[in-house]
Amino acid sequence: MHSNHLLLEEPIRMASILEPSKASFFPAMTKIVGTLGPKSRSVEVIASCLNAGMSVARFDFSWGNTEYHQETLENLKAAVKSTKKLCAVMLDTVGPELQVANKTGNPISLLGDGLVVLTPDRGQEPSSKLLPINFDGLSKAVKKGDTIFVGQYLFTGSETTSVWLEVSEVKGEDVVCSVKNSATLAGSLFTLHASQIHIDLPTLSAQDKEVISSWGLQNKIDFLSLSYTRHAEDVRQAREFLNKLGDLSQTQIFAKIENMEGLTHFDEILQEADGIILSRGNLGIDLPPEKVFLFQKAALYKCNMAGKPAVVTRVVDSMTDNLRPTRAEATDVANAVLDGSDAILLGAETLRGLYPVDTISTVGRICAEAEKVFNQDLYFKKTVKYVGEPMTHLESIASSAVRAAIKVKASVIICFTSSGRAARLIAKYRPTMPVLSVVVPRLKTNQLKWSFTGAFEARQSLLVRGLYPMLADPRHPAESTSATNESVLKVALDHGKASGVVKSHDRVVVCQKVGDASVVKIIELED
Ligand SMILES: Nc1ncnc2c1ncn2[C@@H]1O[C@H](COP(=O)(O)OP(=O)(O)O)[C@@H](O)[C@H]1O
Ligand SMILES: C=C(OP(=O)(O)O)C(=O)O
Ligand SMILES: [K+]
Ligand SMILES: [Mg+2]
Repeated sequence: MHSNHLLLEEPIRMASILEPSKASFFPAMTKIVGTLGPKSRSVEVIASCLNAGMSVARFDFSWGNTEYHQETLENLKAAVKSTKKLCAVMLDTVGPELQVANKTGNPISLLGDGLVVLTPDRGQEPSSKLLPINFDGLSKAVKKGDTIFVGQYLFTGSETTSVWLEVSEVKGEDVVCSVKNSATLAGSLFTLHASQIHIDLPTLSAQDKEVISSWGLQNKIDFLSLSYTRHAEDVRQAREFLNKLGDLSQTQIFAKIENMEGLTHFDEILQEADGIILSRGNLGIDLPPEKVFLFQKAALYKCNMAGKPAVVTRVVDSMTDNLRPTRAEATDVANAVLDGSDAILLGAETLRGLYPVDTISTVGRICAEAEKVFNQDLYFKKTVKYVGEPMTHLESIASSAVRAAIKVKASVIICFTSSGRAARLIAKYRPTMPVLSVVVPRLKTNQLKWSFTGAFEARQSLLVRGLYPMLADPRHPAESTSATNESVLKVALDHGKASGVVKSHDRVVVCQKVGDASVVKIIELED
């Protein structure tokens, strides 16, 4: 990666763009979250997804019951075992999502310039004249002239499989809308998005709570993707709920910003959340199109400076049905990386798309190319300046480790970590080489039983750009003595060699505690 001399913000010789890229062991440092569904739930396909670079599996509870998702998860476990690739699990909530259930699955055609009624009467059959929704308060929330989009997972409100409605009249509980574009709604579930309207439903619905305390708890989910996060309070309440479930107190909460309310309260939400999902699908129809890029750049900058992982969604919609992305999509993926994204989330593309595996590998290849030209030096200076002085000891150690690794052209940074904090701080400085985060388990007790921490921390780094976790043997206690540190380091180096990231004579930067002191060491490997 670092032998490549092309750098953005510096002149690039055009012909050098055509030089083939050197193959690197890692598909990309940017992580890929894949939503598992009908087209990606067999052991074989999931194994191929893992080999192609997916490191987090997302289970979207907007549809499908716990049995369905459990079956998928069991297949994921089998695929992890057979591929020996780690994968974290993300539960995505329904939240205050407005839905139309179309049980028969018969397509519903709406004609441009016609009228359609949205009714809270769930007893009615959906038709081209009437769409029953799961919310009683829509007639009170909207007024004449408001915009509502209805469609499937992938909708943009403008293509022929989703519609754009304008409220023409509120009649009692019903909302009469004029249809702006002709479209055929297909599938068993449609999503509604009332643009820039507050929906008075809780962010964690009763159904979400039920799913989290059964499926989530049983599977000790690594991430909760909190759909339609609108206030910091939403995150605090979700945290309180997870804490009450004991085993989920370590689950990280990723706030999904998908409407104006979430955008307006972004700063407070970022403070409370462990990470952010830039849900460009919904947000992209709430925002005027000309404003989407600015939200992305501003939000990613804030996440980067806070050292919290950020995930960008909806990048290669067209790959749901096609083997190649459009030029605009391909450029967009690279720009998400250059703007600072930690991960790319694939939704419909892997869930119900025809090419889940190809989508992952294509996105991975684009990310890897963008990472190579990412101007780390500029980014590093910007981050150091933002953090200011005095830095905390840990942050100063972390940034120094990155600086040293670049100066000596180290092939990898090895970071010992217990809470995962040190490894995340190193990743914050966006090193150009992978960071092997060696999570050393700690013994803990809840006064009933003893257990080791570390598994959550290791899997959660699968969503951070550049971090590759390795869980050390719990027989090496976290209370580090030089002897145990040395033996863990040897295991880490062997791991690095086996996976091809480190070779003989490479330089490696190590970040660890020796006694009470935090140290950054540079070591040169022998044969
Ligand atoms: N088990 C360990 N052995 C050696 N060094 C460690 C260990 N755990 C953490 N460190 C080092 O201690 C510092 C703090 O790391 P951090 O991940 O925040 O862990 P902690 O939970 O112990 O605060 C970092 O420099 C890290 O590399
Ligand atoms: C990922 C998104 O949301 P979901 O897929 O949960 O509707 C989005 O809106 O971009
Ligand atoms: K969802
Ligand atoms: Mg969404």
